[in-house]
Amino acid sequence: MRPFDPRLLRVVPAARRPVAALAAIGIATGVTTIATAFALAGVVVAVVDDRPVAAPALWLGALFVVRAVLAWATEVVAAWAGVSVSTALRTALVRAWGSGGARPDRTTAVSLATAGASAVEPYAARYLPTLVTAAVVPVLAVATLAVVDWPSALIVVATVPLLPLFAALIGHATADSTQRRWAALASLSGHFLDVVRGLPTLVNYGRAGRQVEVVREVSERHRRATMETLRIAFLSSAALELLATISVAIVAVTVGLRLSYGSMALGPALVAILLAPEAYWPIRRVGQEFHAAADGATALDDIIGALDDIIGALERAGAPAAGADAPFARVDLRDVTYSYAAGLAPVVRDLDLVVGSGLYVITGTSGVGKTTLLDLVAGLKVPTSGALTAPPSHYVTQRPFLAAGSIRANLTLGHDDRRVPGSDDHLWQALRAVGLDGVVAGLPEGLSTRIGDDGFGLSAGQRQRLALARAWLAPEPLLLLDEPTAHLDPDAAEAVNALIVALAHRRIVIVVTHRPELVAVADEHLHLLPLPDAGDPAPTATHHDLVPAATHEVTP
Ligand SMILES: Nc1ncnc2c1ncn2[C@@H]1O[C@H](COP(=O)(O)OP(=O)(O)OP(=O)(O)O)[C@@H](O)[C@H]1O
Repeated sequence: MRPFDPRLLRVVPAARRPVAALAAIGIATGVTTIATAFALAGVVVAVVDDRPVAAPALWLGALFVVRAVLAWATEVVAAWAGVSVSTALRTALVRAWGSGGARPDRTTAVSLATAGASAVEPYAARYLPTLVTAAVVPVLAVATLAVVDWPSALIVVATVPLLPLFAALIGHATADSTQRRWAALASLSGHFLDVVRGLPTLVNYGRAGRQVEVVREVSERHRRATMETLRIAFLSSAALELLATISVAIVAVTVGLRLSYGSMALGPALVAILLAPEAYWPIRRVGQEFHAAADGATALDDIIGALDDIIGALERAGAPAAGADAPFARVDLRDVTYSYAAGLAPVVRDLDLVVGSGLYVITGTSGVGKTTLLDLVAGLKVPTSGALTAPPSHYVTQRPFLAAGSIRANLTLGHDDRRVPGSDDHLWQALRAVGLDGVVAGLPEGLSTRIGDDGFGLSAGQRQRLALARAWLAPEPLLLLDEPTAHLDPDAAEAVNALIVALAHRRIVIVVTHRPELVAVADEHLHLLPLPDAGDPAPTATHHDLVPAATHEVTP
């Protein structure tokens, strides 16, 4: 764990402005702190010498006000930094994963994009400001001390490096325990996600109780790792506190002795005593905040590592970096092979495919690899070998994702407001296109009616149609639909088929279906055949006389 990772500013440009603002406020705080020491010493000296105190007191008051304003600004900017850095990281991760880069396994992806990105918030909001203050205030304090009273400056220079040295040693010891804690949290969140998703099935089979034990066991591991980190954190704060107190005491004693021997004036003596702690406390606070932000630092390291790999790979491949619009207007697969894991037989092997426009229908027996092929085109899976290019796509899976929230929010989910007109008229038009307008109009709050997680409150067919309405609204040039009419009655299926044909006039639509009606109107039809087992001869695609000319039969 490094105190500050400069890759943050490179990979997340949104972090630059808040970090620069924090640095500016840190410098202003340092200058004000030193001026306050002089003003306070001026007031005391004026009182002792029986001179008018109004002027130095006025300065002191003004400086306190400036310090209060700076403290307020630090809080505001720090909160802004926290939110913008974690939001930017989350967005960058999702964009990078969506633009075809290597993706970690699901558990790691979930913990990086949720708890990981959130853990970076205290790192940016609390730790970074103290780090900036620690880089500025001690330097200014020592430089001023060197002018006002060089022996005190010498003591501070000799003792201050002990603080970062001790902090680094303790940080090194904490690194392992923080890693353990982070790993426990990642496995807890991954397991929790799986349990929540599978809860209906677990309850049906009477296995839900067992999961309580497993969650308790993983939570216990996380608790033990947290306590271990906290123990080190408390001990190390106490050690740094003691060291700083002893160092300040040495300065105070030497200043006191010289004052009593009359070899030093009261003014510089007071300034030296007031400034000496300023050289230590910012570094002490870095130590304290570092423990609070250690999770964030570890998560940041993982997130930046993941982003760095993806952005590097995309740049090497000459593909556009995350967020940029892809230049290719067709789907192009060359020699694509995909296996779910090393050692497993490929589900797709040496597949060549070009889809340039219109409606492209994929059929094949269950388990032949149709969904896997759509996942590959969507960029959700990365080919084990071969080359694949595809424009940005909107993918309606067999179980479309619906979030807890209003129908309106679900229709515009993930859409950039600038690209998708969000007016209600447009949304009603989409609902009408999928035949869901009557159902939504009959709901108590229309478009504002809230549905539960996973579309709770809607039937399977209504969920499917809501997802299709979202696809109708989506601006992406490629639409991927996996069994879009699976849960629909014949009338609704007919309406959706007509909609799919209409959609294919203005973008590329690839549909996996079993419905012959859709196959009949397809511009192209790909029928996937099962891959031969090792040793069996490959099926020869000699069924052309049995199927229409536009149909291709291939082994995936
Ligand atoms: N996560 C996975 N790990 C290992 N094998 C998998 C995984 N997911 C799917 N498979 C296997 O890959 C093959 C293709 O699955 P896929 O879901 O692509 O088939 P499909 O043609 O879409 O089937 P269906 O029509 O039933 O939806 C199947 O044999 C399946 O068992």
